[in-house]
Amino acid sequence: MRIQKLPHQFQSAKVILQRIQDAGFEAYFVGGCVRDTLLGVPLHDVDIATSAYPQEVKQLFKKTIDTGIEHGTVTVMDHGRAYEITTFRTESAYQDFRRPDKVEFVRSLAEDLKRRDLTINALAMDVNGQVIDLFAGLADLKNRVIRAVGDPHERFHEDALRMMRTVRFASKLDFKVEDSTLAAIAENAELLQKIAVERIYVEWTKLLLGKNPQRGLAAFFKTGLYQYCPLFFDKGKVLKQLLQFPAFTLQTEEGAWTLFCFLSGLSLRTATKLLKAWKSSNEMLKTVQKTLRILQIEQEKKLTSWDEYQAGLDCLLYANEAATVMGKGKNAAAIAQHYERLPIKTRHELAINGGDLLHFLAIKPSPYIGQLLDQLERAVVSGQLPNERQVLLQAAVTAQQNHLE
Ligand SMILES: Nc1ccn([C@@H]2O[C@H](COP(=O)(O)OP(=O)(O)OP(=O)(O)O)[C@@H](O)[C@H]2O)c(=O)n1
Ligand SMILES: [Mg+2]
Repeated sequence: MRIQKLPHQFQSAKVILQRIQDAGFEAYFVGGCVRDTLLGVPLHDVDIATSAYPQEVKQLFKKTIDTGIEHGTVTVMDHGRAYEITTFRTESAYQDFRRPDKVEFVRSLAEDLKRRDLTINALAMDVNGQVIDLFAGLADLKNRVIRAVGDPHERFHEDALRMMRTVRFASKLDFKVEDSTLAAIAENAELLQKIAVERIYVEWTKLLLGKNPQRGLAAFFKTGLYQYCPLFFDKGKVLKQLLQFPAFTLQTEEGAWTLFCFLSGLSLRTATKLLKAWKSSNEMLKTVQKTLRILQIEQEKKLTSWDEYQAGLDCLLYANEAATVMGKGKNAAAIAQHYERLPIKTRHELAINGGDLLHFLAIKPSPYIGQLLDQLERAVVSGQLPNERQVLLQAAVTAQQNHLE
């Protein structure tokens, strides 16, 4: 099969391929970029594989960077663009089911492709758009099937993360996982424990944000793979619940995590524990805490202006994203409109600050000033007082008098 019209990302890269070929080596586009071109979805990066060894690649171009030279990857800089070029390789020494430290460079494309994870990722394309399909990846793309290349056990032993990648692609593309590939995940699931949490995290979030998360989640659940993710051993019930909802999609990692924590019935404290076990960023952690709090409050009562103010618009929208999956979503524009009506959005917008209070009340700094400011902030947000300097200072005087009595 020949692809007639290549996306623009390939145009400049073709020059690079040609240069390698002119020097007597083979060079192809490989992996995700070929898959995504065939699927007609936007590409993020264009990977090149070659029979030239890293040192040989370096000799062909003026400006190169040794990105991962021990793994065969050299970055070529050309007209301000970066191209990752990786020598054909087989991963000879496997350590502990992780990506091997050592790779063996080979001159044959076939050797390289047969060590790739999935048939849809083992396609190569030459400079003319001709697709090289040694493992029936084209048929699998057409039939919407995720299948390991060759023996799935071998592929998952080479790198156990591939099991997560398999379920992630099922979700991302809305493809079915082929039976023997699925069975091999069930059999090898515990190998996932060998994989760094950070790498699992990437696949897990991509799974949740895919086109049909329930497809990926079903495989993740059925194979028992979930049990080997951090603190997920008891999350089968949550996964089942997610599978019972009508079809859904999620747009943000924040919304996805909050949904998961909420369905798990986690408190802010236990949600924190979970996200920390997953090595989530502090920023993500804080956002999920705020968003989870909103969902919890909404279970009991209508949100007050103060609740909305404390959460901020982003978290309100993340909470709505999670609520939508659970069939309790509202109109996002209406949420934003309601939020816009708040008299102030942050403490900075309050017509007075701590310094004003100290000055006007002629008192020494103390925690009392902070409390007073909190009170005034709350009164303004909830509409009890207008956000006007004179009014707030007067209210501060009255509050201080009451405080002293
Ligand atoms: N554990 C892995 C990771 C990657 N690959 C191979 O390396 C290519 C590039 O990997 P990567 O960029 O991580 O994934 P993509 O398939 O390109 O997917 P994405 O769209 O997420 O980048 C894959 O297509 C696949 O051929 C693999 O065989 N085993
Ligand atoms: Mg990629």
